[in-house]
Amino acid sequence: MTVPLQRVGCLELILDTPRGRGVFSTRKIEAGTVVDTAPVIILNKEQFDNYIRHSLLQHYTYNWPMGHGTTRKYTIHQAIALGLGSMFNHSSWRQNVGWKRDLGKEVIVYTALRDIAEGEELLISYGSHLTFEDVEAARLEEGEEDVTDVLARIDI
Ligand SMILES: C[S@@+](CC[C@H](N)C(=O)[O-])C[C@H]1O[C@@H](n2cnc3c(N)ncnc32)[C@H](O)[C@@H]1O
Repeated sequence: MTVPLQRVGCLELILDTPRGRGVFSTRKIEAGTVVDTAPVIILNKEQFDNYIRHSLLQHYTYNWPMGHGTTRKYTIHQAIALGLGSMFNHSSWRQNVGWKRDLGKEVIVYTALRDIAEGEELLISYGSHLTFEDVEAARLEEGEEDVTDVLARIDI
């Protein structure tokens, strides 16, 4: 099996952002563009529970469902995304990149959810169970407008 490694050539890593290192674009990326394809290392439960969860690497794991033969049952394992897959930061409200697991090919494919401007950070959603203090939450406390509030007002 061959796995095409689609990615754009206009990404750079900035080291000193409020979220730590982050991935930024040096030019406009159109909505729907595959920005990166990251191979993963799938960990078994023993490896994760005994080693990885006690290390820095626990902050770099994705849930990875593993099927049981031909049944519809599966167990959630953890997987580490290689390359840029481990460098995308989280945003609860401003994510501009979606990600999808390809379980058969053991890769995660990252796609622009909307047009991304030159100089903009590429942000994904980690979901709602964060293991760190979200910089966006801190900014909201400082009075920045919550865009979910704006959306609620528009609905009314
Ligand atoms: C998968 S890594 C992303 C790359 C990371 N910034 C780095 O320098 O290695 C996840 C870590 O990035 C940081 N991070 C990502 N999104 C963040 C956010 N919205 N607010 C604060 N820290 C964030 C947290 O330290 C988190 O554990």
